[in-house]
Amino acid sequence: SIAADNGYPVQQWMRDQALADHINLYRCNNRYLPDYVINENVQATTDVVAAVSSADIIFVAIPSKAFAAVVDQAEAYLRPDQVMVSTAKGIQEDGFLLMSEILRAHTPSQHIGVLSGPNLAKEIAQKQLTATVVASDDAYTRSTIQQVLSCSYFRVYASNDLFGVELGGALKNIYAIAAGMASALGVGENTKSMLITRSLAEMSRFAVAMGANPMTFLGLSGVGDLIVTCMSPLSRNFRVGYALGEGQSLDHAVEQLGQVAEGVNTIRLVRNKALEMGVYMPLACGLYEVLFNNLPVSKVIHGLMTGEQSTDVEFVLPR
Ligand SMILES: NC(=O)C1=CN([C@@H]2O[C@H](COP(=O)(O)OP(=O)(O)OC[C@H]3O[C@@H](n4cnc5c(N)ncnc54)[C@H](OP(=O)(O)O)[C@@H]3O)[C@@H](O)[C@H]2O)C=CC1
Ligand SMILES: O=C(CO)COP(=O)(O)O
Repeated sequence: SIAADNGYPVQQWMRDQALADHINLYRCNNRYLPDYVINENVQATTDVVAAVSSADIIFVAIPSKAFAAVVDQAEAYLRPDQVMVSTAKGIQEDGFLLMSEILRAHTPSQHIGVLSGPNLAKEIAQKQLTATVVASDDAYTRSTIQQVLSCSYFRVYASNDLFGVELGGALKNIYAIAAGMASALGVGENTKSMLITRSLAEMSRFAVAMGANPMTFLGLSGVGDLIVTCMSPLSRNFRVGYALGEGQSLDHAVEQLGQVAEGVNTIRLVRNKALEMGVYMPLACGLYEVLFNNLPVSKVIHGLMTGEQSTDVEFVLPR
């Protein structure tokens, strides 16, 4: 809709013919964002060939679980000169791959990037002032996306650290679940602040172990997205955490949500990777125990608060 508002013709591919018809007829996505008008320049379609073959830019906005399968449907109709940008914030289990790595492996595109930042969909639809990051090692991709998406309410910053930006977007979902849980438990503001800050420390430690640049986490796609997702009930990950904090089971919380909460899968993958690499991640590992092994939250909190004394910023004073 932002590109369409900026005057570009947009094809939006989806698999549901009834929803595509509804969007084209009523200019409204009644399943996901029923209260917002979709620009006339957006044409919904279920025809993947029509959607991608004449496109100059393709945004892939599919949950990470289905990302590769959907990209594979389009692969035969893609060209090397097309810009391909992922907006998904997750990790593929097979190979621990980020979405840009799937785009690199499954498409001929020479212009791959990601779009990530504190970008709650509903607030963007409301045209709340919002900033995002386009990350790519390719200058053409960065400037093209800045030009196509920038407008009076949406500001697009550039980064050449694709890996760091993408990793930040995936990792913060873990901590949003923890923050939702903390909120349901009625914790104080000191506690919320401690949780967000120590989450950033843990994310940065993981990033360093993965060969990413932790400085990128100081930007919108790191601390920016961490803050919004850990503070807002509009975040689906936060909502899953909140439901867990109220005592609901994980299955019930996910079913009730009816949309994707990438963090549930990301916790599992990151916890296993952390164990494999020997990275100290007490929050992610504690949360894993609560979600998948029914460990009481109170036990995890006690362990976190009474564990071995540590340092604040590990880049200043190593652990
Ligand atoms: N929503 C947000 O605020 C933001 C989301 N993101 C990221 O974007 C990604 C997608 O999230 P979001 O759109 O919110 O998720 P939702 O759960 O709201 O919607 C998922 C969309 O993907 C489609 N989809 C799922 N599986 C398939 C499949 N196998 N084939 C075709 N289409 C499929 C769904 O279609 P159908 O209705 O037919 O099932 C639906 O349109 C996630 O990685 C998320 O982290 C990033 C920034 C903000
Ligand atoms: O990534 C998001 C905001 O930047 C959306 O978060 P959720 O997937 O938790 O809704």
